Amino acid sequence: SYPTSLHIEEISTSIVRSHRETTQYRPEELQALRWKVFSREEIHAYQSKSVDEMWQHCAVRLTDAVQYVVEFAKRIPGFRQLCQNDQIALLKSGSMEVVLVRMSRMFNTENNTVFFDGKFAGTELFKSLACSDLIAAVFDFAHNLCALRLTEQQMAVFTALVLINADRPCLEDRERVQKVRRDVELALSHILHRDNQESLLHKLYQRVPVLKSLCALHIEKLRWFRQLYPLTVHSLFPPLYKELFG
Ligand SMILES: COc1ccc2c(n1)CCN(C(C)=O)[C@H]2C(=O)Nc1ccc(OCc2ccccc2OC)cc1
Repeated sequence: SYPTSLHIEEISTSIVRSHRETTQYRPEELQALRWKVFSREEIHAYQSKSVDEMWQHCAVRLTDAVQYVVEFAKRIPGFRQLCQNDQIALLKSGSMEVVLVRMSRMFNTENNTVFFDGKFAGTELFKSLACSDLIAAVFDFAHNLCALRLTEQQMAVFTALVLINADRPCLEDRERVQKVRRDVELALSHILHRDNQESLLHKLYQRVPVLKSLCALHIEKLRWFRQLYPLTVHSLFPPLYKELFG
């Protein structure tokens, strides 16, 4: 049955509510924080960490963000009705993508800093990770998306669309995922039409391949790191991080 416009309104409202309930920092809180940057001494302390210490530190922080994305996914209409295998497959391939999209809300384009450990950090703070290409790509992506100035509602429905993707690997019931995705696509068109910003749709879809390559780079770097420090990953990385990205 073709979804009625009332049904699409309900889907949009439900996704926006889920987003609001699962973002740990509200936009106004971030506004207050955005000029809280690290001192030279603090930056030097991070740069003096060993590679494995800094990787573990970042994995723990990112897992904080990922947990909220898992909660968001569970509240997307139709997600819970998918089989367990498909819910996990969508989260394995999509949760870091959503963290990176959401990261653009915690990015300050004026001084090119991102929220990290309570303050805003520039790329130089992450030097000891020994993967400056990944960090540069993360910052570039966040900068470009931040420049689109998405509203919370547009962000909410776009991140739902990033997660509900029937082309992901290892899905058992693609048809079912496609049905859920169709409603989310209609919700995004509805919201952009209502905001008189249909031009954003094309720009958002253009960012999806970059997002995929960014996540592939993250997995590649994690593999490189795990070869060097297997015990750190095995015993000190958060289980959720290992389960989703390992
Ligand atoms: C929803 O959006 C957000 C955005 C940011 C944060 C949060 N939520 C809440 C949790 N959080 C805290 C507690 O600091 C923030 C965070 O994790 N920041 C952060 C972590 C790592 C970074 O670069 C390293 C890196 C990047 C990509 C892949 C692997 C990486 O390293 C191995 C940069 C920033």
